[in-house]
Amino acid sequence: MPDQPRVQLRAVSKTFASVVALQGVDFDLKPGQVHALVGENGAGKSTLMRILAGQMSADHGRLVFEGAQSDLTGSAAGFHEGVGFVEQEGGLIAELSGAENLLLAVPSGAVADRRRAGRTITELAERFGGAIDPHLPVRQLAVGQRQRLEILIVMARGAQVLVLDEPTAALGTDEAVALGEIIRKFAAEGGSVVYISHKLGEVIRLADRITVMRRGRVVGSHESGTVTVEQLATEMVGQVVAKESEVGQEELLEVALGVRAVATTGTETKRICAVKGMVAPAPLPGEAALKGLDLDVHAGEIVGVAGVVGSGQTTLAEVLAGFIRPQGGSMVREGKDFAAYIPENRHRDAVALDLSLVDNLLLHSHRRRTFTQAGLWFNGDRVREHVVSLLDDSHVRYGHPDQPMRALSGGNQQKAVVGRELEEAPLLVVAHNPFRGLDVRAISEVRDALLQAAADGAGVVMISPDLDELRQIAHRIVVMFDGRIVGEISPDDQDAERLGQLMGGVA
Ligand SMILES: Nc1ncnc2c1ncn2[C@@H]1O[C@H](COP(=O)(O)OP(=O)(O)OP(=O)(O)O)[C@@H](O)[C@H]1O
Repeated sequence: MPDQPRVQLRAVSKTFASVVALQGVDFDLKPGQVHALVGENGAGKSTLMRILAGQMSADHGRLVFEGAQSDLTGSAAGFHEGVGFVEQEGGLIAELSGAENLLLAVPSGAVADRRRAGRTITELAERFGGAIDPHLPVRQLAVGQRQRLEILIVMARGAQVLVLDEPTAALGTDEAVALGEIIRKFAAEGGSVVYISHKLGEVIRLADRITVMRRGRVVGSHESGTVTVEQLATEMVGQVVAKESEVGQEELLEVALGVRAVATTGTETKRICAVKGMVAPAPLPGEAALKGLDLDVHAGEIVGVAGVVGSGQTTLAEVLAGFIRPQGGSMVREGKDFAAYIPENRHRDAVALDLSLVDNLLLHSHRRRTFTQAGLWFNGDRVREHVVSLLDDSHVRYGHPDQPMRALSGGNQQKAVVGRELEEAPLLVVAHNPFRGLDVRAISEVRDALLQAAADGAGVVMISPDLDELRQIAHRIVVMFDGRIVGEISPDDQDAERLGQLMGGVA
């Protein structure tokens, strides 16, 4: 690996109103290097990369890219062609095909027409692994394919630096492995990769170098192989101050290491939700419809739902949450209709990015009598008090309750959603990939909140593509395939062959 860095970010600082996002950050990236960037939610990782990609200017700082110096402040910042930033929520236009998205991404004339753009994508897919139809609308592609396509488009543009923000958060194990191979091949050909992730084990396996950020500063940087998950986790969170978090250092390390939570099986056995022969249409292309699904959820238990992404998990979540009207079968529920719903796609289904934190957190509880005066208008003070205590209890890092949701880091948005959904102590909790984008501390807090909901008598359905996450807190794990539950395993069951068979539809 050549020793001269391709990218040198120097003394980068950025403040948003009252929030200091970056303070004098230095960051180097070499050709052929996979450089992981880890840190707590709100540590400043995405902001640093947005500045590198030229999407945002800095207050101070400069960049040396392939030997060329530029100032990162003021209007000097502009779209940086050498950098491709693949963000968590996906940056492709869903209605257009891959080929059309590529035509939009390159300077006009660089790729002549759709046919050639399609050929470029196909060739790159063959070279880096995994077939993709470049002429299908992006919305018809599975989540893993969409992400791979976005990476290939970055490569087709000729970018030397690929930045990936939480790339495996919504991927199953096989897709995550395939993505790792693409990344390593890109690096082997001289490309540079910045890999943002909260999955510390994954980071250690994949990266050459790991840089740790905390509260806007770099607090450590290590060659991979010289550092353990425990060291990274400790560096990320610093010394845990009791007042700051109810979660202790030991628990944080357990979460980082994937140790199973002490989840005593609920003592109550009352069935609170019985789904029988459920038939329901899929809400998205590439997702399976429900084709006669049976599922019982009992008070006091966390049921994990495993399966290859697209096997109908999103359809199931939306049926349980009451978003999709079933076409057949039955669902009998205890208690009120309301289910707490932590959806997989936060930006589409859980928050309104341009509305304030107050508005976002008031959803569901806006009809509460205590919030109105004379039953007519909102009591602003009381609403604000409620929202502030909800944000604080959920350990959300924010500047002001009137800030738009957009101003929160991804993980802090997720914490706010979880806090809002669990606040009313509903009997049924549907949590789809609830740890998506969360750091160890937040995972441990959300994990405790879900365990507490179950201990308080709720039935929790937790869907995740990450089996290790399910093993940590589920009392039992059911496996979905093509719109049905095809089997059940115990969280302690390590029989990979049987699990593979179930996930492939062999009951
Ligand atoms: N547009 C914005 N307006 C106001 N504040 C912002 C904006 N973007 C980021 N911030 C703040 O800057 C800080 C750093 O955010 P950033 O998104 O860089 O964190 P992160 O390390 O990527 O976190 P996560 O792991 O949750 O994605 C956060 O406190 C966030 O609230």
